[in-house]
Amino acid sequence: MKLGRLNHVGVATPSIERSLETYRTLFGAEPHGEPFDLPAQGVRVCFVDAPNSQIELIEPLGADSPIARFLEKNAEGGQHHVCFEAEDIDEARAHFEGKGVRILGPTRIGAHGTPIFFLHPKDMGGVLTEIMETPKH
Ligand SMILES: CC[C@@H](C(=O)O)C(=O)SCCNC(=O)CCNC(=O)[C@H](O)C(C)(C)COP(=O)(O)OP(=O)(O)OC[C@H]1O[C@@H](n2cnc3c(N)ncnc32)[C@H](O)[C@@H]1OP(=O)(O)O
Ligand SMILES: [Co+2]
Repeated sequence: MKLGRLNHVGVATPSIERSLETYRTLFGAEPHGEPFDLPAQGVRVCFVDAPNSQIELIEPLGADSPIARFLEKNAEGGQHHVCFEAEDIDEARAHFEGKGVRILGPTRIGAHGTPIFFLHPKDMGGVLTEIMETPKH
């Protein structure tokens, strides 16, 4: 399997509004749509477009959010994950399983409406890595 397009960089933040203000003030960047809740993922999300990718701002939706512990350790927030596209999510999952990489939970629907899964950071040189099926436009 080849490395796919970098779809987004996930940035955990205690406040999407405050992070948007930073991107607005320092880069003149506006959000790509309004922030929205993804209760199934335990996060509130908002995208900021870069010419070749996106920044995915994620804020916890509650104490049991998967990013709650990360924010306990990094109170100001920080770079949380990278996301690469794959043409076929089932094929990609089978590929990583075959390599013995730990996959975190089931394949589920992500913020772009396509299936995603996560690779354990300990098997990816310390980088939490999301694999996302390429959107079919
Ligand atoms: C918006 C929806 C979707 C999309 O469509 O794009 C998303 O991106 S949702 C993003 C949020 N969801 C997830 O992150 C799901 C997958 N994550 C997990 O399963 C867990 O967060 C985790 C990665 C297994 C971490 O578990 P947790 O219980 O939160 O923390 P620990 O403190 O136990 O961490 C264990 C170990 O891993 C290190 N770690 C944790 N987070 C990261 C990280 N983001 N990047 C790199 N390393 C990370 C942590 O430091 C621990 O290491 P040690 O201290 O050495 O044990
Ligand atoms: Co993501």
